Amino acid sequence: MALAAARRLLLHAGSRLGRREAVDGARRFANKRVLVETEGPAGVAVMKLRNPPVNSLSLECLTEFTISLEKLENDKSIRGVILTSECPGIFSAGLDLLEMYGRNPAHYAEYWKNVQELWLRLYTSNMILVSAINGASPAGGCLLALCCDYRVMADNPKYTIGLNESLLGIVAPFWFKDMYVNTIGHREAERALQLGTLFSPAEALKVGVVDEVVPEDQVHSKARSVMTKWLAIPDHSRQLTKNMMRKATADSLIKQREADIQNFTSFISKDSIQKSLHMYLEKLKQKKG
Ligand SMILES: CCCCCCCCC/C=C/C(=O)SCCNC(=O)CCNC(=O)[C@H](O)C(C)(C)COP(=O)(O)OP(=O)(O)OC[C@H]1O[C@@H](n2cnc3c(N)ncnc32)[C@H](O)[C@@H]1OP(=O)(O)O
Repeated sequence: MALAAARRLLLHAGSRLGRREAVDGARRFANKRVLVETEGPAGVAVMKLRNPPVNSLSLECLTEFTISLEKLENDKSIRGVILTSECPGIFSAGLDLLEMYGRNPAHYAEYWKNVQELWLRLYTSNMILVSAINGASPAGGCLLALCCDYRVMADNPKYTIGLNESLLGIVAPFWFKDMYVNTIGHREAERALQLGTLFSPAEALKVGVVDEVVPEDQVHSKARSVMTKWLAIPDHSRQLTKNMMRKATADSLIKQREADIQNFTSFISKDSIQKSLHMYLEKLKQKKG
């Protein structure tokens, strides 16, 4: 709850607690883990995740992300956002495993509430969201990309994307699943979710997880040109259409947010699930050694 208060403070104090600078006419504001710059076509912001080493979505990172998005939504001059990463080779490693391991139920509940909030805000944003996927994008990283209206991915076979939760011994929640189904269809989602498939860029393009794959050095310029195309559509008709397409999926979580928090908390608190997460974290460590 202290975090909610901090969030309100940050949002309203905005430029006092975050930094706001003017650089060559471009505006920027930054929290510690999210940098937002307005540059390029008028009305477009570039939002860069910078939570090294892997842009995991820790509670602090989620909060800063949500606040930054809220600020942009409230800025009527901003019509589109390009979402990308400042961490080399990583778009986002997804939800922070250390927020879901070895903590208490109150912490899990608070964390999940913030995950829900970011998702709802991203998925139902009135702004045009284009992701410039410049690195690995497993699980929650893929979720961020799926929330966007268009996904451009760097053509580097080392970068993979997908909802790989089942590989961790956990289960993607129904709203992750719904968005996957909306994006790639039921059959592909059913298979990819069970297998926890992490797609290479070429596979992701084939199956429809991403919309375009381009050479790595062109990801940003392509995202900008896609944005220009989308900006040519009148906002009101595009927004109403987006809302029509996404409302049912968002509503199904909105209707049962509390129950979803309870489900998450009791699931993640189970000894067997904690054991799975422990093993997965160990595997990540061993990979290094
Ligand atoms: C009923 C309802 C049910 C609900 C049930 C529950 C639903 C939960 C839904 C979950 C959604 C998720 O997103 S779960 C998260 C899924 N994410 C993943 O599987 C990604 C795991 N990470 C990776 O594959 C890799 O790290 C990858 C991102 C490709 C980067 O590889 P690199 O070689 O560059 O870097 P690494 O050496 O592996 O990692 C650097 C350090 O970052 C840490 N790290 C990596 N990913 C991390 C992460 N997600 N969270 C925390 N820490 C992470 C590593 O442990 C290392 O820590 P040190 O050793 O200390 O330096």
